[in-house]
Amino acid sequence: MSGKLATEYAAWQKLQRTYDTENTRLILSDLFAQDPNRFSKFSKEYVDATDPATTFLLDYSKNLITQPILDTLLSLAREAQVETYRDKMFAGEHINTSEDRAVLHVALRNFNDFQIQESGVEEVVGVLAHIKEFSEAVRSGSWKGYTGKTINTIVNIGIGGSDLGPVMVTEALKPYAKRDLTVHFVSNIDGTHIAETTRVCDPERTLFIIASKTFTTQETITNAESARDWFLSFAKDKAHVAKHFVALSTNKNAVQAFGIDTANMFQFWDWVGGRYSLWSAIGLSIALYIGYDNFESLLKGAHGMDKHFKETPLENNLPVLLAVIGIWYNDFYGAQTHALLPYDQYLHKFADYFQQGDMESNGKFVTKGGQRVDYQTGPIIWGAAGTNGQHSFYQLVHQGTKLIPADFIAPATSHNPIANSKHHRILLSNFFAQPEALAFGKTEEQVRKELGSGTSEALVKSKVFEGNRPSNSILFPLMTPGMLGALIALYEHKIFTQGVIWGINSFDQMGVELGKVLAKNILSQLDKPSDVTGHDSSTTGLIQYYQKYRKE
Ligand SMILES: O=P(O)(O)OC[C@H]1O[C@H](O)[C@H](O)[C@@H](O)[C@@H]1O
Repeated sequence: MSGKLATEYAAWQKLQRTYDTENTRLILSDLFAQDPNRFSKFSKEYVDATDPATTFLLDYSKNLITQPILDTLLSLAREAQVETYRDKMFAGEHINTSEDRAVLHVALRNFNDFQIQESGVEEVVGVLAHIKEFSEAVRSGSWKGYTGKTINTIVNIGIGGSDLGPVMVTEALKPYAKRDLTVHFVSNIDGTHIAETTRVCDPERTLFIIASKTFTTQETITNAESARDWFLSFAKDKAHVAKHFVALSTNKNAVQAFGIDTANMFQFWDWVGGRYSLWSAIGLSIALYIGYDNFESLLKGAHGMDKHFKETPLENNLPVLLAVIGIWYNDFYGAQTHALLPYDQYLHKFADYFQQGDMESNGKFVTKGGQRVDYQTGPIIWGAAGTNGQHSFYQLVHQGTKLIPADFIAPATSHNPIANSKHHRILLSNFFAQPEALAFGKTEEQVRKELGSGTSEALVKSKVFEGNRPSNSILFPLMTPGMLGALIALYEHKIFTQGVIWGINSFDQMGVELGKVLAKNILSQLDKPSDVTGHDSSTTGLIQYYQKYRKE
């Protein structure tokens, strides 16, 4: 990120020439036929240096790359100074320039390893100790509700980064959960969300966690107020709020104003971005659900990946490899999207989580220097857990007109090896088969042979799979807290690397502001038709139609 547009880099221009002259010759079946060692050349095993149980295989051989293309992609990363910016991030420099902030989620899982200079970093250990103490008190039953009963239900109220991370991780690590504790997540301002949640809660045994970095987010504060009203309709006395409401925030004053005892506030700092905050106090619901030790293992797994990212040369650096391969499709092949396809039911929220992680980070058209980019930046992230996706959108992935690079992710062993692991073997046979089908397809000749003579041409054509559709595969022994930490950090650093190459600020989110401002103005106009002014005819017409039919 040298102040240049990515298209100005020599490596970018070389990649463009390579794409223009070679893309028709980049055929996966040929590339595999030409090189029997392709898999061993283009796959790598990750092993955490301090915990060898955190390990996975990344197979990137089914990509439309050759060694010279990969070398040029890595030259692009070097020319964009990925290593320099990575080191600036780890050193606590204010690389979030528009907000003049450091970007230090790595400091939340550092365990005194890297030396990081930034105010607040020295407080991380104390907050972790607070999380440990509190989560153990709730889990052991020593923390009691206002009638002396133990807590059996946690309701996390938060949105965006104060919701998606805890949701995804508590789902992913369910096998490690205290099963007599139920966790709910309320995010949507739609009253249905909080109403349907409190309906199944016992006020005497429910703990509300109000999770908001700013503590000003309209949805979260409104939901928190309604939760407090619901609670007080049973408990009556405001003094009981202290036993049932805790806050996770950077904003002490607003927490106090809400009426939460600051002794029950878990702090974090402005250098923790919302979408990178599950490692901070925002992870309290995770610690409550899976226990502090498992939460710490999650952090340690991420730290191992941080070390790998910081210390490994780019050609062996897994987040960097994923990043540059992604750029090859996004910027040269014109791929609009990237699919995350975990073959693990526990990871069913993984794509949702990285929708925010990636799209809020890299969905930007202006560089850090204020120039309009003349290339594509962040892809649309989407996906679903296998094999469900196969029965819905895979048709388009296999035979549609769009190129959809995808990451397939799976554990070798299931936490639920029911029917002698029959389910898991079937699941994994699909995990292996889909990338194979995407890459190698089925030729017209094969179809013809199968169907025999006399088959209509149209039917033959409809059964052809062109193949040559790229994917990565990530396979690991078992989903553990450490493994999940490493996997999330792998994608975080991929996003970072791409952002540096595109020259954008991956750590602000100005694009969410305009809608908020307009909604605030519209909210003040909703009561009376005569108040509806200053809009285009479409918006005015929609508001007036609402006013005709609304019922209070
Ligand atoms: O944690 P909060 O301050 O309530 O913010 C919640 C969310 O708000 C906005 O939508 C931001 O774009 C997100 O990045 C953030 O995670």
